[in-house]
Amino acid sequence: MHSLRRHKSREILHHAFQILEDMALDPRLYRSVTSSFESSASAPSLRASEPATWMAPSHAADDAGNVKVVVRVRGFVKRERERGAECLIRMDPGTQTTTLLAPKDFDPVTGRPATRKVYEDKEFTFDKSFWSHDETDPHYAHQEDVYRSFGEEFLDHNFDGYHTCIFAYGQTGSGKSYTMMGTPEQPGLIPRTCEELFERIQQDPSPNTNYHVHVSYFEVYNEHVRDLLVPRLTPPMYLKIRESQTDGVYVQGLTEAEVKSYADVERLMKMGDMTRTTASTKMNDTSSRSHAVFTIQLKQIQHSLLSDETIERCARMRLVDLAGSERAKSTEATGQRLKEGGQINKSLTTLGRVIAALADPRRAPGKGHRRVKDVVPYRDSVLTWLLKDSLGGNSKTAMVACISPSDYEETLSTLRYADQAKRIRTRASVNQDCLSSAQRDAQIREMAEQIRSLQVSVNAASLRKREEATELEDYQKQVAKMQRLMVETRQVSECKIRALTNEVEELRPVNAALRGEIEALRRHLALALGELKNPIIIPPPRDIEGSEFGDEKENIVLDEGDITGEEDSGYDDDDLAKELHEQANEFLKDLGLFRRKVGDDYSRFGPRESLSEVYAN
Ligand SMILES: Nc1ncnc2c1ncn2[C@@H]1O[C@H](COP(=O)(O)OP(=O)(O)OP(=O)(O)O)[C@@H](O)[C@H]1O
Repeated sequence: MHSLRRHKSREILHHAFQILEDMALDPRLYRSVTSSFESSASAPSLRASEPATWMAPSHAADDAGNVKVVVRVRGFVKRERERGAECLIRMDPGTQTTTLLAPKDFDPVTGRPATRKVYEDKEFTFDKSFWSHDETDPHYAHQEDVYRSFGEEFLDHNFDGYHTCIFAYGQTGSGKSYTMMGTPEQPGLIPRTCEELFERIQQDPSPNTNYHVHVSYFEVYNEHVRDLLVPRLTPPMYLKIRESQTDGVYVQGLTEAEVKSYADVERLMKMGDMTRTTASTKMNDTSSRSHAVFTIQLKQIQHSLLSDETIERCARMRLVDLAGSERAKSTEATGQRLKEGGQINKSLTTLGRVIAALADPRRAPGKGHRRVKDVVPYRDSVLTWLLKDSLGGNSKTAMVACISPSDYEETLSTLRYADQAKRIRTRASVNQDCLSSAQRDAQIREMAEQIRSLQVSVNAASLRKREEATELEDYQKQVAKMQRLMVETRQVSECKIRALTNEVEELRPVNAALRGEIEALRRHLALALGELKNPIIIPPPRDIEGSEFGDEKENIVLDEGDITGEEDSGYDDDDLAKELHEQANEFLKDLGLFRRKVGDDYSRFGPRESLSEVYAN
């Protein structure tokens, strides 16, 4: 279906070109359109080798040019009027020169110079010098004049498909925000550009062109990027900067709001301005403490029924209101303001180094020098990294140097900065894609496929995440359970230790008593054994039969010799016998008692230790 249509279109085109050739029209036109057509029909190149003529830009497609530098001086503010400041700026509308005059800094009392420094007049030439100092002057440059002078031209570039960047540079309180954003009564470059953008879109008679406009607004505050189109959060949410081959440097997760009318843009600008970090300093009541970057993305899609091709042009406009360079001495800043000032100056110094590196004449090709390969320090600050493309790449860029009328040193520094920026060359090219319907369909199919596979991997990742979360939960539960068990076990062990300690304490006196008893028994036994080993020999009574101790008769060992002695001992026999008899009776009584004691002990302790063991002990 597509190829049939393409074939027919090709026939019609060739026929049309034949007529054009016959009419002796520019042959480049023919080449351009055929090559565009052929390339779209064959190779899947997204960038047209040459732009289609009906969308051709008014300039060459790859346009190298210098950064445009304009300077604008503002009128006196209240603070300057009050101190009777003198204007040190002179501008010549004919030559576009700006002259910085040496201050007549005489002490009114002594009539001598107030400072020892020697100042001299300095002259600079820029693309444009805007005299906005004295409103009564016929050359006074109003907001409208500034816009018409180069803002309008830059919008033309955007419609032609070029990226552009306009940034305002200058000391604090010199009029940057006034020039870029302005006031509701005196709108600046940003609102005027947006308003005219939508006017042009609405006035475009071509029914084949679709326009898509997106805006973003962010600030770089203390080297952090903050989205100005989302409400302020505490703690603030900072965005990351990324760099890719296809998109260059970009801010990840930045709001890119689609806008259909100027009213939409106005609403977003207001929101962003309210969110932007400003503070009152001695030099400016509403001093911007951050660099603000307002970006407009313009996409034009044109479809040709004749060739069945779609041409897309994407242009990006960067409108940057830099924070002002400042001297801590002039602003009398302390604390947070001083820290901000330090960060502002640091990033502006890096911007200066980037400009110096880019402006180095040795970088320019074809000058007989070897091209300088020095690395431009874009990455040394967030601001320069983000403006990398705008400063030295694919962009048409303009710098508005804003100056105060009565500050010699700060103004000289700004003018020198601007003078150096004039030498930067950028190489802008038209950002245009030319696609046939088939290529567009293939691209859509490819993207759909990519989305599907991304969806699958996102699903898998979220499933994995869920599983990991469940596993982690289980693991945490197990750990908690184990900890509980360990605590319980420790508590049980402590209980046991306490109970055993008590028991030991209770048993200690019993143990001591038992030891005493054992000792006593040991002594009893030793005594008994001694008695048994060395029995006491008792002479037999005369009539042992009739003894009342008849029972013990067998147990007593009597020595016959001892009891039958014939010798006269000097005692009366009867008396001796009586005495012995009494002694024997006493002994037998003792022995009976001892026997009973041994019997008692035996029944009480049993045969626990053999006699040899007792001896051993
Ligand atoms: N061209 C001008 N005409 C009239 N008033 C101006 C002009 N330029 C600046 N002003 C006034 O000067 C004051 C300071 O200007 P502005 O806030 O734009 O300075 P700034 O350079 O953005 O300062 P900062 O870097 O501190 O943010 C403001 O009151 C502003 O209205």
